[in-house]
Amino acid sequence: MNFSKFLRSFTIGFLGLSHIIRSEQNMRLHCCAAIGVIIAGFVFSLAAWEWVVILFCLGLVISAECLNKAVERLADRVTREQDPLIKQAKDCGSAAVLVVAITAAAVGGVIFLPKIWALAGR
Ligand SMILES: Nc1ncnc2c1ncn2[C@@H]1O[C@H](COP(=O)(O)OP(=O)(O)OP(=O)(O)O)[C@@H](O)[C@H]1O
Repeated sequence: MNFSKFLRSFTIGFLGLSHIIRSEQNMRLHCCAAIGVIIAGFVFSLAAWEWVVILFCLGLVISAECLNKAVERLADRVTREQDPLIKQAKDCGSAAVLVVAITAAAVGGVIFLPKIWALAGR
């Protein structure tokens, strides 16, 4: 295994992530939400399987946002002119983020709401 190549891929990935965090308000919102959810996970002492599901969802949302940004950047390189196919490509990228974000919110509701109700009912 070529370790320096592996390390280079990691570095490139982190550079991409840092670029998106700096340039995308939505990504900063997702990151803040992720930090909030992780803190809530510790507060409510989530079970191992709950952590797995929550972390998987957080990863999916952030990953979808990264891919959406990649589509936007490539589309902008193709043309800045109004183009129906570019619109569809960008809208489909946004749809991917929307679907995983709604799914993650639903999963968060299923896991956290009963715990919040239990706490409120004490
Ligand atoms: N070249 C284009 N041709 C047609 N429609 C476009 C074009 N560029 C953007 N759009 C439409 O405008 C919407 C917003 O585009 P924009 O490039 O601002 O993306 P965004 O999701 O707001 O991302 P960001 O502002 O972070 O670059 C797109 O979802 C798409 O519907």
